[in-house]
Amino acid sequence: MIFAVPVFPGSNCDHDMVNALRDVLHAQAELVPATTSDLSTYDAVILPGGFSYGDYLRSGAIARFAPVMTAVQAFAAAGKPVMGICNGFQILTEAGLLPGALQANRSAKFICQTSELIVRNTQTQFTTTYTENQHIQLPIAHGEGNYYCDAATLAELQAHHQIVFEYADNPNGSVANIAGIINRAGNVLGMMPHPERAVEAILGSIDGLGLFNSLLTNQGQEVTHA
Ligand SMILES: NC(=O)CC[C@H](N)C(=O)O
Repeated sequence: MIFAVPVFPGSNCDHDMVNALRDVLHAQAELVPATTSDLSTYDAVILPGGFSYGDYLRSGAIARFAPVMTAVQAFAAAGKPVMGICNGFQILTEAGLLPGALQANRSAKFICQTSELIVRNTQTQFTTTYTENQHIQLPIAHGEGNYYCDAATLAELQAHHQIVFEYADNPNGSVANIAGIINRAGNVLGMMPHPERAVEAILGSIDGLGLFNSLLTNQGQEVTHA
């Protein structure tokens, strides 16, 4: 399977993502420019973290208009897997591929730290290698990670088990401790923490591997780094 990692002006976690996919997981991965309008040769798309278009207006608000996002919309509509990490999550909500929005952190400060998460749904193609309610450690690094949705949307998310990751300590003020959600169809996942920064012991945690290994396993690929 071949991963596409779109690069927007201001992306800064794109190379970390490709490093995790290629060098750690031995998967095929390519950086694709935001001007790309065809993703049909790829099997999965991961929107990386960063400050696309300088986070002007709101994080992800301009990136959603990049040509590659039209292709991501079609890719997602075809049922193929899409993951958005941090700024990628922000772009997915701005694009309407996931519900809710990411607001400024409750502290109004940029937060860069390790965060403890609880895996709440292991029945998604991105999380089958975790155990239900497993506590994992992943880095967070964001100024606008405070997930918000209205009460009706939250009830929908809860009813359909779309809350995949919760913060144990809610560092940013997110509604219902939400750190990551999945769409109703189960093929679009967004999360603020960075699994690509937790794939080697030297990085302090390997708890991010589970996301990539789950996806690779569920796509019928051999996992080389468990
Ligand atoms: N690491 C990132 O992707 C940063 C996310 C985002 N631009 C923010 O600060 O909220």
